[in-house]
Amino acid sequence: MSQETDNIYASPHANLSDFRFDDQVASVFPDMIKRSVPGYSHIIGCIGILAEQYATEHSRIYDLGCSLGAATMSMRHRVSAPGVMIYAVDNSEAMLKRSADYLDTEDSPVPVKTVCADISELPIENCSFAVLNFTLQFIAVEKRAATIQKIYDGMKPGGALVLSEKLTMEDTRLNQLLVDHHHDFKRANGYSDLEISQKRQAIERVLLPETAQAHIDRLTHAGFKTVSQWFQSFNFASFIAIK
Ligand SMILES: Nc1ncnc2c1ncn2[C@@H]1O[C@H](C[S@+](CC[C@H]([NH3+])C(=O)[O-])CC(=O)[O-])[C@@H](O)[C@H]1O
Ligand SMILES: O=C(O)C(=O)Cc1ccccc1
Repeated sequence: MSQETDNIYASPHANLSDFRFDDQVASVFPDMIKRSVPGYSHIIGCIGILAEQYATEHSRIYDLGCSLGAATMSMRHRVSAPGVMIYAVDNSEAMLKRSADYLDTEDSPVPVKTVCADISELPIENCSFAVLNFTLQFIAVEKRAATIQKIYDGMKPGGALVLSEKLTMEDTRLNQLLVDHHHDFKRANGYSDLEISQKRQAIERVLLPETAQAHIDRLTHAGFKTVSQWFQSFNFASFIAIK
């Protein structure tokens, strides 16, 4: 299992290509995400607690953009409703291949089906709880409304979606402040200025952050009755939307 340190951007890259979830990223992903996303471990723990509350018997949970399955494992430890199946979905074969190292070692009565698919094309049905933990931000902005609508349409009444995203702030001064704090957070976690700057360049055409309001409006427009931001650390936030 991967205990590897992320040093992908530690030395200068002559031709910096766009960030991709390839085998190199998959091999260091647990380290990368913990050192890069403030509040990540807290959110993962809370997703387990929320799944326990919202999962209903003989329904499906969807972990959309599951990477190595951290949210799936947190949910598996807590869900107790009978007949629940977790669909762990990602379009990176490298991620899914490595997720098996984690998921196959788990001793849990909650079955998991891993699916290699683009979540903007995946049918969603009989869903009581869905997770988009830092995934929607990688989907083209014009495809986001249809993706959220599909989740809403496939969700049972009373079901819930957790959406976590990197945000951009409307106020440019506040935005810069939070971006600077995020970079300080990465520096405090051992990333150099070169690593921070090369990673920033590699993700800028791939990870497209929106404002909190844009997410709230999209969730509300899809039909979710209750929409609330429940977490924020610097420019990283999480929302819950209940049908
Ligand atoms: N269209 C798509 N379809 C399916 N998967 C996609 C798509 N686009 C990107 N991905 C996948 O979304 C994941 C995003 S990481 C999620 C962390 C995880 N949720 C976690 O709780 O540890 C977040 C980050 O790295 O910041 C990657 O595994 C991509 O392959
Ligand atoms: O690393 C960053 O600066 C981020 O914004 C978060 C992130 C984490 C993992 C993959 C891509 C982006």
